[in-house]
Amino acid sequence: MSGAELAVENVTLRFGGLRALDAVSFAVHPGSLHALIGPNGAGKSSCFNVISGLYRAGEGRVRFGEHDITGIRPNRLAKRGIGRAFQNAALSPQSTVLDNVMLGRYSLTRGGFLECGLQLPWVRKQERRHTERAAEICEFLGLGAALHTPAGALPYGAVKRVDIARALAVEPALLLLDEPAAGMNAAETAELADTIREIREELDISILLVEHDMGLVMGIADRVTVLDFGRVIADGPPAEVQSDPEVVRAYLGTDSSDGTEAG
Ligand SMILES: Nc1ncnc2c1ncn2[C@@H]1O[C@H](COP(=O)(O)OP(=O)(O)OP(=O)(O)O)[C@@H](O)[C@H]1O
Repeated sequence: MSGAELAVENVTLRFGGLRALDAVSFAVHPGSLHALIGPNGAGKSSCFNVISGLYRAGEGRVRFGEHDITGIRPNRLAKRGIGRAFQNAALSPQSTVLDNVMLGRYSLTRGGFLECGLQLPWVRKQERRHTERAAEICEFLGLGAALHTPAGALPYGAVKRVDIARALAVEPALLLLDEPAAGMNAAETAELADTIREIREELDISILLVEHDMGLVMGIADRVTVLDFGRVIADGPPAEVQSDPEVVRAYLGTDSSDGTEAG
């Protein structure tokens, strides 16, 4: 699965008379960290939802490697090698960090109701293997000391990391992150940037980061696509995009005064 390109091709999405996405095209190259940014209401979440199958595009296609994943059922994403973490992490607050991350591994388990109910030896062995791998992923994301802590007792920054750990637990070739820094303070955002950088360096996967914090993105992305009013207004390396007059205008036109952050 590694080495697959994600291609968004001419995607249009309408809500009544509003074009939330207007012929949007861009590609996430294998192994790259690609950011999709834009001011509030630009269409970032709509695009994330089209890619992850929550919204059905009126026109256009989404391709991952050789597979057409347009309108894929969200529960099939893991099977295609795509993991996603949400803007509002939907963790089970009473369950431990490890159990929450284990949820991500169920898509990889074999065995039906009967085999699991009978606790056959191979089922127990498989379960042990998955638990070890889930713990390893938690460790990698700095959650090693919190494995048995209920997710609801964690600080906000750690909750986000559990959600990312759960997305990584499907062993994806592509990780989709929807505004992971939303609601974070500056210290948590800096820590998150380090985490994303480490994922990119240590794991051989592509990352699509949907984000409106331009500061976070510019420091870590290989390539940036900028949306404004549902249209792609720039696409290129961070330094190039940052000084693009249309991008500056789009960001300054919102409530940001220094051009480093919208929203
Ligand atoms: N379910 C919906 N029904 C109707 N309009 C919607 C819906 N979701 C989004 N929109 C509209 O589509 C446009 C794009 O919204 P979207 O949430 O994709 O932008 P965004 O870039 O993610 O914004 P933000 O940074 O504020 O999250 C906006 O005008 C928004 O009001």
